[in-house]
Amino acid sequence: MAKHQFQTEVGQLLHLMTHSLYSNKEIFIRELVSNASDAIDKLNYLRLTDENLKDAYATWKGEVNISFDEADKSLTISDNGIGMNDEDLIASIGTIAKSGTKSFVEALTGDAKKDSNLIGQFGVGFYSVFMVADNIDVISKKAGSETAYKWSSNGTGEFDLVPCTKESSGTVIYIKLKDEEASEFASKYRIKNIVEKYSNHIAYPIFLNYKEEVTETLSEDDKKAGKEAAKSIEDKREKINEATALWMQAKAKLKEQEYNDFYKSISHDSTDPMLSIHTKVEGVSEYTTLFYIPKTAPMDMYRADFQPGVKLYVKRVFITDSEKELLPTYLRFVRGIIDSEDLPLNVSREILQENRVMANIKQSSVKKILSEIKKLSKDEEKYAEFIAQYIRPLKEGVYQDYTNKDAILELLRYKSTKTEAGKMTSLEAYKDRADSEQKAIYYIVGENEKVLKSSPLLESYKKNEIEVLILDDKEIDEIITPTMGAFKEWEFKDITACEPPKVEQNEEEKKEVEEKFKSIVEKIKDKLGDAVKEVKITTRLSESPSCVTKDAGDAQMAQMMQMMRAMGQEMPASAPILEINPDHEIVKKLNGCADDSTIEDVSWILLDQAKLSEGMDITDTVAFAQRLSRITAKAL
Ligand SMILES: Nc1ncnc2c1ncn2[C@@H]1O[C@H](COP(=O)(O)OP(=O)(O)OP(=O)(O)O)[C@@H](O)[C@H]1O
Repeated sequence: MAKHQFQTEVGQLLHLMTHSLYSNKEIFIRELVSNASDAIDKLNYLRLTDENLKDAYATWKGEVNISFDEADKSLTISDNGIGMNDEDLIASIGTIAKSGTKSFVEALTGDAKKDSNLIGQFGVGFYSVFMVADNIDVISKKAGSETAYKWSSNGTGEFDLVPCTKESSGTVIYIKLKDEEASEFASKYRIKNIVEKYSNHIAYPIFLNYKEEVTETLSEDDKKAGKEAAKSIEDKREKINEATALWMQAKAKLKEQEYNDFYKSISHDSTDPMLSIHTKVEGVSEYTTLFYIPKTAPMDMYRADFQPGVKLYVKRVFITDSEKELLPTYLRFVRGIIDSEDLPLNVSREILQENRVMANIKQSSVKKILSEIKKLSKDEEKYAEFIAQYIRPLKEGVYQDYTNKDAILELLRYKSTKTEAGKMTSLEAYKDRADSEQKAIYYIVGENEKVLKSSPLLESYKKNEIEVLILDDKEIDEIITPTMGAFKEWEFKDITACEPPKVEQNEEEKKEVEEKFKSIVEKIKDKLGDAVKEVKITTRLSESPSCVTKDAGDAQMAQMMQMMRAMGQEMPASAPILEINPDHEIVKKLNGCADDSTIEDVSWILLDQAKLSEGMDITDTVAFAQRLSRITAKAL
């Protein structure tokens, strides 16, 4: 016996599988059938492309077999797919944990029901069988190799791996059920019911094999003669799934339930999808796509090693499910399939990326998906659910996908100074509400909606009844907004970096005020030194004494710095422009103040309080408090 130790995370995972995740045990059948189907997909592809396998598998047809034995308390799931050799067994279900295993363990919430939904999403499906099993034997032979191997484990610290014999290639998974699970899962009706629920549209037939007691049918004469009907045990074999590629069926024939069930079978998600998009294209290029948008964003959506959700087929032959470029990355939450009639079967990753047919499918698919999302946006309630899950990736699309930028901008939704709490506006609706004179879309970016809404920078906009978008997802908005350009010719303007609206002051008046405050402006700049880039008199404030802004160059710099921070680099904040309100009591009095230490304290307070009210950090909170105390003492 060759004993192997499970890698730590796998051990941890198995412990969880056997002790915590028991609310939705039936999914182990879905996971094993899905693995079997993947293995058949792989062999189907190889026999069509690999010269060494072509002849041997010329008449081969993929199938999955399930059998159960009540007396033995066991269930067996087998496939005639690609199979695994000893190295594959160790790598896939053994000592080496895949990247998904660790993230799965980290993502667990402790809520068994939610957690069991995560199983498939992290590529740890196989281990779910330990929720119901005392012991598992995986007997597998890889296509093209001579030796078969038997992997056995009871789901504790180790597994055995030994060579064995097996006639044909493929995998047999023998599951010795726990006593308390045997009556549930070693059952014809239960298995049929689970397969129908999760695996009905797996493209290969799934047969259920079982033994049944049959009673002989007696003729009338035999009955009269008092003959007793003989009983015998017969072997039965029944196909228990549809075994069709659902996406090839006519749209008109398919029901919502069938679309939903298929989604569940390919996504490992047990909730119905938010949207299904089925498209058949004929003509110069021929292909079928079936896309889904999940109700809840996939767990790995923000991980660099996210699993792509779209599988590529060529004429019903599975090609790949690990190609991240089938759709642009901002649409990585989309699940589904692309089936092309025109691509060659042996299409490699490199060819795929440069292939004109694929580029055309990708382009049209993106347009289709975006237009279906637009249709969804007509239903405000449903669209709010979509936005709650996917606004961030959509925003990424604005800078990733220049061709579709306008279509994506139409789909975005923002909080604003004119929307009710909890509601958002489209850019179109913003434009419709605006004054006919207004030709720009104003926005402010920060981390906190409440702080942004009370920013002094909004004062002049409120006064002029100009709506300002409140962008409170700073991490992404600060990067995206400078690339947005314009929406239907209305330029986007950051209110911290643009001129305030409608200045009701002529040049002469402006000069006069500037002259009057010239010396105090210089003194403040002198006191604040490098903490500010510039100090100036402003017309944008009515209630607050001061605010901080940046110029257009700084705004671009801020975007770059935010990107660097997002990549984990420490970045210093750049010095802001301090704008002071000449109509405010503090500024007026400061202008006539002769006491140097008071000027210094007030200068810092003007800067720090402006920063605080705009949601920024101040570097020296102790000094701020001390200055405040000194000024308060003087005022009393
Ligand atoms: N019946 C099988 N035939 C061949 N290989 C298999 C079979 N079952 C499992 N494997 C191998 O074991 C690996 C691990 O399976 P597991 O179900 O844990 O995750 P996965 O299938 O990779 O991910 P997911 O469950 O998200 O599809 C598979 O990727 C595959 O390489």
